[in-house]
Amino acid sequence: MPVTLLSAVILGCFLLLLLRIGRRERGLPPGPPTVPLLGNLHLMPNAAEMPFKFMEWSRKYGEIVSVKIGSSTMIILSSPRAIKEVVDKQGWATSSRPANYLAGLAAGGYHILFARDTPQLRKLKNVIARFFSPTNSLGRVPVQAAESTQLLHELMTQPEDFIASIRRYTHSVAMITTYGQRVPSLTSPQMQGFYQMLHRFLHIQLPGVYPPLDLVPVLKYLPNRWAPWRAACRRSKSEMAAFHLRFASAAEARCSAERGESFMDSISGMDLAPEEYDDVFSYTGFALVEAGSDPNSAFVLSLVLVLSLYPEHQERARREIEAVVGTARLPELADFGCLPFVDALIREIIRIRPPFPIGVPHLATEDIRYKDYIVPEGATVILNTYSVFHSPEIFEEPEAFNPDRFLKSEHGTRPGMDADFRDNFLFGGGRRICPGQYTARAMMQLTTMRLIWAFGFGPAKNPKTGQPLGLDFYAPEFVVMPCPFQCAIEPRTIERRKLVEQAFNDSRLLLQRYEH
Ligand code: HEM
Repeated sequence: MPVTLLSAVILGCFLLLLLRIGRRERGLPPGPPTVPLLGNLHLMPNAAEMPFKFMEWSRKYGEIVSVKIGSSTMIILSSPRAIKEVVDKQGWATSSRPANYLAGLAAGGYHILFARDTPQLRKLKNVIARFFSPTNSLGRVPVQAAESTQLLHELMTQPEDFIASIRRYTHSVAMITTYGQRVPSLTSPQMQGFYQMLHRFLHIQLPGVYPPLDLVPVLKYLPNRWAPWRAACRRSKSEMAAFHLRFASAAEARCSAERGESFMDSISGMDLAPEEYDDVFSYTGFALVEAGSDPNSAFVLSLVLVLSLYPEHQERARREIEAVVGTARLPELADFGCLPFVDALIREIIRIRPPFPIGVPHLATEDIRYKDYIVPEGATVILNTYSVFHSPEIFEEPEAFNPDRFLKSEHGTRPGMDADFRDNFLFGGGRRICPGQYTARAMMQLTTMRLIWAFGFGPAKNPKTGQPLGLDFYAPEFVVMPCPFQCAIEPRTIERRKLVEQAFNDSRLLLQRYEH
């Protein structure tokens, strides 16, 4: 009898403990009601809905929200102040990434975007920060400018392929920066292969594609036939290694006089153990090409969509550019400082459709206090950029596309709402903030000026239905960008056509240096 009683007590305690899983602990910020075991897991949306769900929660529960996923905690930060206090000011405690079993399987923990904070990562980040410093980024503008002349030339000669041209352009700049080797043509099999490989790798990372292996670790041990992620990760891993091997050995083979410019040349100065070289080199090279290709393409495609949807903004930007640049030469980066409306246009595109609407998750490695709440050690921290950019408290009519807001105040916010604002939320925060932000900005500015100066963009259409589009024609991928669309692109004048032709010819010498 006492044995039965003891068993009942033990079972009761066990059940009580079990029922506590998923419950919101004391001190956590508010959030949606939880249920035992799951917490809020059953409320978690798919990747496409995530920014909207997180925005809904932030409106309901406030600038800092906690979400329980089983026993783990996610903290969603949705105000400039919360991001500043929790992530920017506590950089040492938010500089890691949450466990990501699939990224580990596909990239051995060496993919910088997903890698945890380790001494080796810090070393690598130092090299990257130096390589992409504002001064060094400016030094790469001539290559960006030369590549942009090919983009203009392609849009002139085969405008129907504008999406592929934009992708070639951003990818080629990223390839030169990383490996010193360019992508000369739209039909290059390397380009097709790269984007397919990238899509496969990033797709693995999308929430909901595979079961939550970090939350339910026992799933990791399922046999292969029930674990399709294993083959997908293996494939990505070997593809990335082969990609790197191909371009790194090409870079190696080049004569030493040419070396010293690309990232792969500068990384070799790192003090790494020989066995680490291969992995660090492979995944960093791939990650940099990926980071330089996809988000930049996302911006340029959004630009084309916006120009085609808002002819009045297109016209105003054109007039402003012509007033400064004239019609006898292409715009240069130095012109940008005199173009406040073009600057406002870029900022509004980024605000309304950021390529990373909920950033890339950080990990809290210590308890952090914010107001009356605790962000507990081990919590995943989300920089909810989309919610910040679409907050009616911060922006007047946030759903309206209105570049003028950035002409009225520095950050386009309502009066008094910009105290904690910074103009690079788009690039994340804290110690993981995007190191490519200066390179990316130069690309955005130069490309926007040149495209508007050279071309008129007609109405955008859905390629399947022929229907006109709106600003909601976006794909829910890891990097958010417009779905493929059609758009009429016409050179503005014969003179500009000739100038583009000439600029492309003049750039060839520089571009050929990167063709091997
Ligand atoms: C429009 C263009 C771009 C956007 C919107 C963008 C955005 C971001 C964001 C949101 C992050 C995560 C930051 C965080 O964890 O808080 C990130 C990380 C990163 N970005 Fe960018 N990026 C862009 C272009 C680039 C370029 C051109 C490069 C370099 C070639 C680059 C290299 C990286 C790297 C290496 C990381 C990982 C940093 C780390 O985890 O420590 N990005 N980027």
